[in-house]
Amino acid sequence: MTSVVQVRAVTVAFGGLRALSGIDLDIAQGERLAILGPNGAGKTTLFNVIAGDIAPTAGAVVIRGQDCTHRPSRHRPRLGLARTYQKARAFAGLTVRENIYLAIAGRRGRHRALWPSSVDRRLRDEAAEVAARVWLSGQLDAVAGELAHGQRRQLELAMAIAAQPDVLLLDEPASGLSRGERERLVELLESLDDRLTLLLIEHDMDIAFRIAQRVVVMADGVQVMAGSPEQVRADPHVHRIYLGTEATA
Ligand SMILES: Nc1ncnc2c1ncn2[C@@H]1O[C@H](COP(=O)(O)OP(=O)(O)OP(=O)(O)O)[C@@H](O)[C@H]1O
Repeated sequence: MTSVVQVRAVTVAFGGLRALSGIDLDIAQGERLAILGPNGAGKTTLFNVIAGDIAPTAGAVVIRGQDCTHRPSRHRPRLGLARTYQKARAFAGLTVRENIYLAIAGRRGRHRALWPSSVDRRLRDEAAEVAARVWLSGQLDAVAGELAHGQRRQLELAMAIAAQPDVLLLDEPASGLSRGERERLVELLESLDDRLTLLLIEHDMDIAFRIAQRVVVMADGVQVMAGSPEQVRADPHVHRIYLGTEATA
């Protein structure tokens, strides 16, 4: 098995607080991995370390065989990695179309100039195609800052997809979405290329269990268990620390 992402004994301390303590994780190409855990478990911190948004206090992150532990996030697109954040980060003053253009232009860290002349037919078609995949065809000329919450999350996803990553990290993509939007999100995630490696933090267990092949459960900065969705669903320890009554619902 070739690991696309290797996390080795990663520890992150914020002052006296250990957000992560010696996390090890191997993620295979094309794997769909969900990370579950209660608030404060360290899930986003783990994403931040993998995405280069923070450097770990100890340990290493290797992406496609390259040690990226102390490489900042701007190097990640070159390695084919894209992520979304819990709070959407699209440019509020730009339209949906323009935000998608920027994501396309920044693909693999190659920041092409975005002068009007460079916005050719191909780019326009591609932006429209990406918008259609996240059901934003009707909002291409809407200003991002004026989109409804669910649509802003869809735009965030569109921008990540437009980057054509090999490894995609999604931080709670379903948060704040309506039931219908959640269904569409699952459809979208299921439609992604098999070769894409997907890491998902998700509080909606139904979505996590439907999308993931493997689930890692974290609590207090450590991995509590890992297994198939069925194994995790059936684990009494996981019920106690996280799933609570929801598991039996
Ligand atoms: N920049 C920071 N400075 C100080 N403490 C932080 C920082 N980022 C996270 N923490 C703390 O680290 C711990 C883990 O936080 P993290 O956001 O990774 O958890 P999480 O599992 O993603 O939680 P949630 O589900 O609420 O998003 C928490 O106690 C949090 O308060």
